[in-house]
Amino acid sequence: MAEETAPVSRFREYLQIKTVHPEPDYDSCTKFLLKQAEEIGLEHQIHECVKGKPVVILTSKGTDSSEKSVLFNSHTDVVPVFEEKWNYPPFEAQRVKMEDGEYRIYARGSQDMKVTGSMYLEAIREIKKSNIQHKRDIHLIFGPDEEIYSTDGLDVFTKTPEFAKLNGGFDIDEGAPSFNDETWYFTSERITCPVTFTATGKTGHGSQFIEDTAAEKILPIVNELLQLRQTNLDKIKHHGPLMILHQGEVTSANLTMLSGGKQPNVVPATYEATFDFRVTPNIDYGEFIQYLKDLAARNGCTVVIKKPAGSNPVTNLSEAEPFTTSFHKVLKKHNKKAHEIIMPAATDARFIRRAGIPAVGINPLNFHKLLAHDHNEYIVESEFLKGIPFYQDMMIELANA
Ligand code: MET
Ligand SMILES: [Zn+2]
Ligand SMILES: [Zn+2]
Repeated sequence: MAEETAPVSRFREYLQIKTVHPEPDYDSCTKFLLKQAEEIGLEHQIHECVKGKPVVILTSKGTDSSEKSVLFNSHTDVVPVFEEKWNYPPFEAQRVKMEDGEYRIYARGSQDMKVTGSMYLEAIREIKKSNIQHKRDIHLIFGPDEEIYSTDGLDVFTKTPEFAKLNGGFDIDEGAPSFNDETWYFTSERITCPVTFTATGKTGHGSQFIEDTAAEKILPIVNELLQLRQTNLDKIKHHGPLMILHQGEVTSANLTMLSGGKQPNVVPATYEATFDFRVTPNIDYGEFIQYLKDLAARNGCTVVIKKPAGSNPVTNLSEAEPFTTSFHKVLKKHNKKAHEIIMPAATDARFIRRAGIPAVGINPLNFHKLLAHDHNEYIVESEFLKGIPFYQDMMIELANA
């Protein structure tokens, strides 16, 4: 059994903190981060735009703090587990030796996205230990509630004077591990769009042919949107196993909640259908919302767009110099086969882009099955360890750009 190194122990400690919804333990998480800051020699600030929802910022001061800073953003919360489906307890972060000699760390949040926060912390630790100077300030941002729309997290924090004071010029943000030797980076993402349709109709005895029922109004909507889902899926299907890289090019639709009746012999007075849409930046968001409103009206239903988004800015890397050159230099140094694609899910980078700062999502882990939000989420230890010098170079190059 190979010795567990200190970076792995600290990563496991972070994973063992139960920052899991619906009641994430942010207090223990903040304590952990402040302990790291103290050991490493970083300045810290905590901003609670909403009580109990801390945004923790750890800073390595540059030699010229008047220059635009660089941000390394990650979220501290994780999604719930179906514990009985796990082979290893999800919050023990066990280190398991595999047959091929590799070690895996099994835990909720190991991929999404405590591995990234840990690589940031280990990278900056190395930088400080070696006393490497850098020009711009480096801010590590640890935000809450990303998995529940960031309403009390980065959404509100990025609109505060405290965020503006960070004077960010470029942001490195959440990405996804790749399943092969390629590395994906994201300059745009689909916009998350939860929508609830409500149908109201006549109720009565379950034995009767009642007219104008809620079910008859909701079903045409559900059917049309499931057809839209199929149409969009058909557009990218020809990519076969590489389809996952092209998902962001089309809008996805999933019926995630459907509720109605109270008992079998009573015709329901209402039906509610909730869809999780992820609207591609390739179409006009406003037009899509109008389509949904028209669809509801046409079928005599009401519709609520739960998180109206307004805008979905795309980062144009050709306008983000000198950072872009530095970013690509690091990819090259680490022999990354880099591909730019549209992030199919949502990340906190959207709020940073809306604040006018170029943001790129990336994850240097290769050869991983994507297990975010899945059972038995794990990362391969050697890939985590390789990621530390990657971020070390990213921090230094961007901070000296
Ligand atoms: C729905 S807000 C974003 C939460 C998560 N990152 C997702 O894409 O589902
Ligand atoms: Zn995430
Ligand atoms: Zn997630």
